[in-house]
Parts: sequence; structure tokens; C-alpha cells
Amino acid sequence: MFTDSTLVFIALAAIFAYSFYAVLVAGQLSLGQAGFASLAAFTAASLAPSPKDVGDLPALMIAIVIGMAVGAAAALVLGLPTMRLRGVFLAIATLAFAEAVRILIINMEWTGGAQGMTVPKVLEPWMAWVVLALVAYWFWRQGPSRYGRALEAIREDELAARAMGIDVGTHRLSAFVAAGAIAGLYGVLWAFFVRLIAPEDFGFAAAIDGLVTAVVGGSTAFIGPLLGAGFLTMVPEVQRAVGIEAGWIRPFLASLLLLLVILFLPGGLASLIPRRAARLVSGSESERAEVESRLAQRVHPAAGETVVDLKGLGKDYGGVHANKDIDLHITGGEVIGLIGPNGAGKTTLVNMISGLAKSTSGTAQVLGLDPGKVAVHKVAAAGVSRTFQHSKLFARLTALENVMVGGHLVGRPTFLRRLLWLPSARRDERRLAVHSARCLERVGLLDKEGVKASALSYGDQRRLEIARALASDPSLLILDEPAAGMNHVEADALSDLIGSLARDGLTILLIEHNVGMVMKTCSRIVVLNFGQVIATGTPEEIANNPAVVEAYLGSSESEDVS
Ligand SMILES: Nc1ncnc2c1ncn2[C@@H]1O[C@H](COP(=O)(O)OP(=O)(O)OP(=O)(O)O)[C@@H](O)[C@H]1O
Repeated sequence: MFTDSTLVFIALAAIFAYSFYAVLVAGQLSLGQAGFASLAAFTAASLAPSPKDVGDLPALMIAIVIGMAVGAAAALVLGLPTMRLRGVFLAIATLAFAEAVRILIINMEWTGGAQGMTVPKVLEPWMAWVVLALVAYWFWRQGPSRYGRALEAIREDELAARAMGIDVGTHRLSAFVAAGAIAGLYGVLWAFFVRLIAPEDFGFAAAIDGLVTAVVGGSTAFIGPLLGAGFLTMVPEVQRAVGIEAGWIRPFLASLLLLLVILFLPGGLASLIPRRAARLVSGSESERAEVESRLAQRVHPAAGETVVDLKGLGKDYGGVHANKDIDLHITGGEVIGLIGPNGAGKTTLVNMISGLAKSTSGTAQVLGLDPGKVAVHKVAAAGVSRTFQHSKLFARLTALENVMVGGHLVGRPTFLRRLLWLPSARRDERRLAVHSARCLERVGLLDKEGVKASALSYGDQRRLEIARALASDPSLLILDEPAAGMNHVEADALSDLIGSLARDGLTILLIEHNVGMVMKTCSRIVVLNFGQVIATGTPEEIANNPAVVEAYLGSSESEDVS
């Protein structure tokens, strides 16, 4: 059953599927890979020296280098303008690119037009499998690296990934370029195996085949494309072995499988294999102390030093003044409560402070930066970290992995060192895991380290968001309704945690509807109503302010404000 060509086709299909996997891990749907493969195949076939002159293997290696460079360069050129596109828009743009390449190649003389080009057959099954092993190795090492986790975080929740300090644009582009290089690799191997390459080899059907293989295999584990390719390439072989020659069976089965996988097995075949999640086996006291001294090195603004300075800040959404003329000065170590009725503009204000929303008037300085003028990940790097009103956890990652993504800014890049198996990479990963476990411990979630975020209770999810936000060692921590869904005991524990964080030197901005908790926890309270600050003061001053009672507390009669 395993003829030589079956073995080669399995390897080629898997390599092509890896070029889809490369971007699917980051949540991008691209169909341009057939175009990259086509450009690479034709360019390498015409530029590489003849195997007769230099020998089979050297000719193939030179062709591979050319093909991967062409694929990567094409992906870079296409990626720069299209990386802002999401989902189906990116798919359409990249598909249009592949189609343009196909038409170009059909109409060029040097490519042989629609007839195609003859290429010497030099690819042996062992070569294809060695290349596949190298590609699979790349993704195996990528998975649990800082880079790999960042890509997964982008796939799970792009906005939260930005807020954790991940430069989403660069990560997405690098994943796309890797996809281009691997598609180029596939194009070259294909060309040097099938003898005659034609533009149609890299048409729409090929792109869909690669995508289906990657999706059926699974895009959340590196073994996925290999499983998908093995499975789908074997279908015609099995058919032949049992004597059924109908050509429609394979595409039919592939489509059916795609449907079943999308409906019932979103993680693909690979999700049937238990995933080894990042877990912390143990951490000795001395190891923890060493980690703390290394990863938590930020010098927080001292008491009295400016952390946030807003002057006349405003934000309009069309005719709605979500915020208007906000003046707010926050200094080091303060715990500021931000309260106000629903729709008062609290979330909009913290979105502007953390760089997620741009102001339409006024000025803002946050830890020395204007958050409206720099990318969100730079605001995070300056020391701003936050939780979200509606949970924005990375659902398919474990609690520990979520926090490790939160520690993106304090951890060191490990992917390239993991490829070379350097012990320092392992040490750095372990340091980050110990640091993250400390953050989990601080919010009382250490026993849940291996549980997927989506499987946690609502209260635990709120706490996990805080642990994740703490992992970047922030100077300004913004908590958007952290006590929502918590009972009194949990809210009290959260209040104690906020107090202890403030004693560590953090400045905290707390949005909360639980007014009792705000009164107890905060040193100063700012009250918003209709987008404007209507009062600022100590908890006592706020509780006795008639405008506040009228606007806010009066409307929530049951709240105990004293
Ligand atoms: N993206 C948006 N587009 C249009 N209007 C918006 C947008 N975001 C907020 N708003 C409007 O701005 C106002 C302030 O909303 P915001 O979410 O900041 O209030 P909030 O105080 O956080 O409310 P809640 O307590 O309900 O979360 C509301 O009128 C809201 O409808």
C-alpha cells in the first residue's frame, strides 16, 4: 500500500498543510499559499542549476533556498498591506493574490505558459520525509515557546493579546512570512518530484486541499497537518486496495470530514491526542526568590509621582459624548475607585488610559506616554496592565499558560533557542512558569494551573484575569469590574489583595459596581455621570456628596455606602 509515491505525497501534503498551520495557529485564514508555492516552484525550477552539473542533492538544496526565499519575500510583500485584514477578508485578499499569480504564470513565456515546465525528478521519499521532519520539528519547538504562546494568544483574543504587550502586527506578519517560506518549500519539492509543473497544480483546488488537510488534522497541535495529510492521502490508496476506483470519493470524504470536524471537533484530529499543557511541577523557595528578583524588576512610581494625568480628555462616538472634559491626576500607590451608573463612560475612560481607544479631545499622559499616540503593546510595556469587563481570557489555554502570556513582557524570547535545544531556553521558560505560578497563587488559583480557562467558574475567571494582568509586573493596574459575579467572601478577599498590591507600590484604578467594596478598598473615588466627572474625593466625602447620591447612589437604593 505504501508505494514510494504515496510516501512522497503524504510528506508533500503535510508540508503544504504546515504552511496553512503556520498562520492558523495565529488565527489567520490565508489562501495565498498556492500562489507562494507556484512562484517558488517556477522561479526555483528556472534558476537552480541542473542536477546533471552539480548533482541531485545540491541542485535540490539550492532550489529549496531559492524557493523558500521567493515564498517568504512574496508573503512579506503581500502581508504588509493585508495583515490588517481579518477572517474572511484576509482569505479573499490572499485568494485574489494566488489567482493573480496563476494568471501571470500562464501568460509568461519563461514559465512555459499553460503547458508548464519540465523539471528533473530528483526528490526521493527519504528527502521528502527529512524535510517534513524538519518542518514538524520547527512547529513542535515553536508551540511552547514565548513566540508560540503569543501566536496562540492572538488567535484566542487579539485585543487581550495587545493589552498583554504582544506586538500583534509583527507576530502576524512573521507567521505569514513563515507560511510563505513553507509554501515555497512545498512548491519546490512538488516541482522536483512530478517532472512537469503547470500553473493549474497551484490553483484554487490545491489551496482548498491544503487548508482542508490542515483543518482536518487540527490547527492547535503541531502534529495536526501530519495526521491530516496521512489520513487524506491514504483514502485513494485504501480505495485502490479494496478495488473502488471512484475518483469522487476522496474529495467527497474530505468535504464531509471538514464539515464534521468544524461541527464536532474544532481542534481537528490532533485534539483526540491529549495535549501536554504547560504545568509547573514544583518550585523550591530559593527558585521562587531568584525568579522574583529577576522577573519583577520594575521600579514603580513613588508616592506623589504622577502616574496618570488627564486634561480635558473627551471621547465622542458619533453624537454620543462617552467622555467629556475629564481632568484626572493619579499618583503612585493610590487606589482610585471609578464609579458611576451604567453607560457613564467608565470603560471608555480606562480604554483611553490603556491605549485601546483614542481620545477625540484633550491630552493624556500615562507613565510618561501619550496612550493615544503609541501602539497598545507599548502602553503595556510602559507598565499599564488591565482586566476586562467581559472576560477576555485565552479560552483554550490553561490557567498557567494564560498567565505566562501575561508575562510576555517580562519573559525572554525562547523560540530560536528552543530550536537549538539550548538549556538557557528551558531555564527561561521555567522561570516564567514559576513567576506565573506566583501570580496564580496570589489570587488563590494555584491549584487550577492546569485547567483550561474556559472550564473555570466565573469567579475563577475574574481572578485569572487579575493574575494574568499581574504577570507583566505593572505599575498601573486597571481592574474593570473584577468583583462581578463574586460573593461577599470572594469580594472581601479581592479587596485584601488590592490592598496588598498597593502596599507593593502598584497604583490601582478600580471600576466596580459593588460600591461597598469600592468604599472599603479605595483611597480616593472618582464619580462619572453622563461621561463627566461629577465628584472626586475620599470615600466619606463621596458618600456624603448630594450630587453623587442623586446621580448614582440614589438610583441603587440597596447599596450600603458607609
Ligand atoms: N464603541 C462604541 N461605539 C458607540 N458608542 C459607544 C461605544 N462604546 C461606548 N459607547 C457609548 O458610550 C457611553 C459610555 O459607555 P461605557 O461603556 O464607557 O460606560 P460604562 O460606564 O463603562 O458603562 P457600564 O457600567 O454599563 O459598563 C455609552 O452611552 C455607550 O453606549
